[in-house]
Amino acid sequence: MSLLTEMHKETGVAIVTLDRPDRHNAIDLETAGELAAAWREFRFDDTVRAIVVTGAGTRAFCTGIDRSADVPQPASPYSIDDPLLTIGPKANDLWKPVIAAVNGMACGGAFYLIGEAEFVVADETATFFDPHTTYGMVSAYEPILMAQRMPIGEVARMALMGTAERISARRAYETGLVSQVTGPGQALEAALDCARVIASYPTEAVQGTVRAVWAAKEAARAHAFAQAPHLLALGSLPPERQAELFAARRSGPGLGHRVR
Ligand SMILES: CC(C)(COP(=O)([O-])OP(=O)(O)OC[C@H]1O[C@@H](n2cnc3c(N)ncnc32)[C@H](O)[C@@H]1OP(=O)(O)O)[C@@H](O)C(=O)NCCC(=O)NCCSC(=O)/C=C/C[N+](C)(C)C
Repeated sequence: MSLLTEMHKETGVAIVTLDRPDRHNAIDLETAGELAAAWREFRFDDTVRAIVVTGAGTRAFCTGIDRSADVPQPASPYSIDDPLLTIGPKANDLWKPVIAAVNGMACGGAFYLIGEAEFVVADETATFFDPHTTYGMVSAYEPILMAQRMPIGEVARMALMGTAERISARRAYETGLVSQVTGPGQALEAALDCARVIASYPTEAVQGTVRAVWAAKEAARAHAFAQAPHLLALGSLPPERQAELFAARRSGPGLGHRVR
């Protein structure tokens, strides 16, 4: 198990923790399956009324998809059947509010969790970046999700300048990606406070409201997502070349050390 789930039935709050701290909570296929199963379970569990998602440890919330050479990768990474596309709550039809407690680095596929959360509470030391292009992969889905919360120019800078453009929690707050910045080590408690308040409201009204907000942007998101597989297939390097670049980059000068 690489995902921990905790239910607090007295408050109606569930906590989901990505539990791979030695890999900065990167998501492999097993974790992806566990995430999708957890969102579906919460959907049908009436005792769960709000969910907090976070990462184990203090370094990272999640560094996206696990790109280690020894980890199986999806058979069809550019198809809509890619299991990594269902790691978010909304992809699993979960309309209960989700609060992301970002306790460190968040990059790449982590934006699936942040972008599909209602609230994003970030530790002031957290940073955000999108490294896809550094190893020759089109960044498609993440910018689409980010663009729902941030100005387009800001999204483009993060997606295209992954190496140099990490943004701080404060900058992420200014752009609208983050809803609250906390002191060091306080993101989870602040996210739980938020979740407990929302969980105390009548759940049907809360879920209807979440759906209304998503309905407002659903057409644009679905239209953009429909183009993503073609853009990925057209612009990305072959997987083996990406793996080479990923490995070379990892042993290089490092990624995203300048924080804006
Ligand atoms: C710059 C990073 C994030 C942090 O650097 P660092 O120097 O602070 O930490 P270090 O590199 O030593 O990392 C500690 C160990 O964790 C392993 N790690 C971290 N992230 C990953 C990862 N994503 N995949 C596999 N392994 C990871 C790292 O290898 C270290 O292990 P060892 O101690 O060497 O055994 C730096 O870690 C980094 O660049 N990470 C990779 C970030 C990345 O490129 N992620 C992929 C993003 S693309 C994506 O998510 C696509 C999603 C598409 N979609 C959802 C649509 C399917």
